[in-house]
Amino acid sequence: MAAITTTNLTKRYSKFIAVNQVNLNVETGAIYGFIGLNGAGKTTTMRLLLNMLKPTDGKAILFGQDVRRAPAAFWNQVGYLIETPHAYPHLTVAENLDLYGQLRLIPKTIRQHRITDLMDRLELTPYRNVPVTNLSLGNNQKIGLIKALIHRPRVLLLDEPTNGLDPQGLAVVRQLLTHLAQDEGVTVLISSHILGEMEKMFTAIGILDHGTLLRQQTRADYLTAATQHVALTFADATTTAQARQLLTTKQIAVTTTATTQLQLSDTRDTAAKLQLLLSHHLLPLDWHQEVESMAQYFLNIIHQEVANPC
Ligand SMILES: Nc1ncnc2c1ncn2[C@@H]1O[C@H](COP(=O)(O)OP(=O)(O)OP(=O)(O)O)[C@@H](O)[C@H]1O
Repeated sequence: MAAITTTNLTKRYSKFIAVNQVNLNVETGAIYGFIGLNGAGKTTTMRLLLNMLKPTDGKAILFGQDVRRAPAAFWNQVGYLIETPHAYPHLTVAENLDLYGQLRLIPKTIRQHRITDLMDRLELTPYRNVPVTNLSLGNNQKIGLIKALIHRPRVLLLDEPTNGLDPQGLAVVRQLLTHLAQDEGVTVLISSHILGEMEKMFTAIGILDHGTLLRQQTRADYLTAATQHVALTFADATTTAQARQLLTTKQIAVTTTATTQLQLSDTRDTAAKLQLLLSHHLLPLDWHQEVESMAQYFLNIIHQEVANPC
């Protein structure tokens, strides 16, 4: 069953169309990467899904329920983080989180257990007695995530939750979201501009551009559609340049992607190409076939659309 669907969802601000006939389909338990350039309409779509905005046209549906008609109790199944979360600056992390739990009417022992568990998972425990005003942006985001999760929702809408997180923070958030989706069947709709991070966890993607959903794909479809290439890494820049020259003289298409890296767009006959390099004592330290980055894939789709608007 789809956890999130929209049918021709549209939001206009007088003549400007922020969201244009969007048909989302997000399966239960998916981590759905919702990506698009600044102003593409991601936040507006999430606000429409949360019934914070009224659509100009179309419907937003969560678990079969039209959100416009959802009773108050329905929203207990939904968690969200839209923009930087509000917290009471002079209360400590633990006090703020306890307050969120009380507002959700969660009994004391249960909420304390959940807060302890989520703080541990997000490595926030060392800050439990620190006033929120003294926290970094990344730790504030973690508080927002716990606020979104404290009532154990079935669906999570996260608008750029990874803003301000360091690499360790990104990893713990990714582990938590993956655990929720895989082990507990929670559906996650997540927007982010950190596509390298998204690439590591998404099970489906939707690419939004100027309010229009250009692509909606499973991970398997994405891997089939994305371009494959062979990446070669050399010990130094000189060897890399010599290898490039040799491959070019043999009319093998090659691109320099970094001072010590080359990329072959044709993935056939790799063994013969490596043999050629070895016969000239140009030994790559590493070679492997890889899929183009999600960032490159995304930009190609956006640029194709600019070149060939429908
Ligand atoms: N109240 C409003 N009145 C007029 N235009 C608005 C309003 N709210 C949003 N917009 C416009 O709608 C478009 C979509 O904005 P939205 O915030 O949904 O984009 P986004 O994809 O979330 O962008 P970002 O990645 O920068 O957060 C933008 O051009 C924005 O300026």
